Amino acid sequence: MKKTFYHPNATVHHHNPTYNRQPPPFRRHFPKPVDFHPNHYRPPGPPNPTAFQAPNFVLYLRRGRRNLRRDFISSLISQCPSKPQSFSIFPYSSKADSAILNFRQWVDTLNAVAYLWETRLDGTHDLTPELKSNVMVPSDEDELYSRLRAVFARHVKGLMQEAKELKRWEGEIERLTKEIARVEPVKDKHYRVGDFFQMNENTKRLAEEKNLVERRLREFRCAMECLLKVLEEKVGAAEERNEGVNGNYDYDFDAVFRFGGRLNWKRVHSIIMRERRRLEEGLPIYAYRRDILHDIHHQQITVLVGETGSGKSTQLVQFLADSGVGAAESIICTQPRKIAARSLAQRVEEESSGCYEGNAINSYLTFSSLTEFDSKVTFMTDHCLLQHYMNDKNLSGVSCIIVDEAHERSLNTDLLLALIKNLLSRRVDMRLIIMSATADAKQLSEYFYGCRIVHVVGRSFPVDVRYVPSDQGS
Ligand SMILES: Nc1ncnc2c1ncn2[C@@H]1O[C@H](COP(=O)(O)OP(=O)(O)OP(=O)(O)O)[C@@H](O)[C@H]1O
Repeated sequence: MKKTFYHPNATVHHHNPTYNRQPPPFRRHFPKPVDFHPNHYRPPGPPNPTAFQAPNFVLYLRRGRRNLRRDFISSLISQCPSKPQSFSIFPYSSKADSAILNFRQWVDTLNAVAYLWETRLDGTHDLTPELKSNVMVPSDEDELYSRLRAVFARHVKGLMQEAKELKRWEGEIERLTKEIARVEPVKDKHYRVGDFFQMNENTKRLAEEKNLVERRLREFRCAMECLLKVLEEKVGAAEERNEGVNGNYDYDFDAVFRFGGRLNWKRVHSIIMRERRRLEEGLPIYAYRRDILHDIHHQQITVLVGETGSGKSTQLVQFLADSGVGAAESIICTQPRKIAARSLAQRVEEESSGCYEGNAINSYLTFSSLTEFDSKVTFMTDHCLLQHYMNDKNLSGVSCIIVDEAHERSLNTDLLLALIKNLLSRRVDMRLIIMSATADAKQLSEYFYGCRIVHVVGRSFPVDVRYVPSDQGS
């Protein structure tokens, strides 16, 4: 039997089929288009203030490490000396932007960028302003560049006077001076031999520690001065090109940073922050940076001796890459073990994040993975470099080789050193640095034509000698 289904609410008229039909679908009625004739002229209406106007300048606030709250970002924008035409905030989105600010006027945009960089530098937030515009002319770019140069120069000058890390270490020097005065043996006073010896030892240790802190502070101030020179455009073009005015080579050996072309503000900021971290952490090698760079610049081979943990493997590659000494092409740092090569590359990349452009730090653990030296710093095993040497006896693309952990005297390291010694007579521009953790570097220096040995004096910690009483009766 045929079944008919009706809507439960529908009134069913079994006998009249026309009543059971569904209502016709709703049809939208569009007004008939007005005939347009090209000769018809319509005067423009009054301006509509609510109509959308495309912004001329869009300022992106790139997210930093912190996730900032919406109210924080909006209060930051409200304190900005020039208000944006409109803005959107995305505090927790997965996008790289935390906010987008739209401006119509160039002056407002300029003030906003300067304000956001100023607040970024003083640590209020960690958003990086990035400007995009289709209407910017070269003179605008120059104006923005010189404005930001002034902002950064002011910040660097402030750091040289009152960076919190600087204050902390100055306090430490004061403490050490007092401590030295306290433990120093007093003249014309009689001491027992053992006590006198102990007091002398303590005084020596404290004096070394004080010297290290003073050197570190000098290094920081020098780095800031070097940045200031660049920011105030006191670094001459001749110096940048390594040419002297009268044909003499006039190279600023104290320049710990070298920048080519226009400054990238994000990079300058990262460099300042890394420098502050270096001062804070106080690795011993930091105190010797300029001495090491000076030596590497003046001689082809250098032996660097520093205690374990003094920062040789992680810092030296960065010093070279920053200063441009021996960094015309790639800097290779060899390690005896794969795991060390990988973890050092990760660590250096982490420390120098944002300080270099492009592919800066890389590691090659096997020869098959090595294609070309396209990064500024490459960590690899000595075995990998040996195999590469077999392929290319000139090691083209490499300007500096650092052989780390030379004191281990592994077969690969020794073989590599012998081959590089041969290569250095052909590649006079190349630099070799041999790093060792033990003081027995004389042998290495003698093998390499009596090259200079640079000693990095490490931190010393007080050592107490305590004797355990022997068991009674034994
Ligand atoms: N992967 C890492 N993670 C965390 N900290 C690290 C890492 N690698 C190095 N460090 C830190 O950096 C400091 C310097 O290490 P670095 O390897 O540069 O010293 P080093 O003088 O080369 O020592 P070694 O002679 O043992 O190689 C260490 O004391 C440690 O605090």
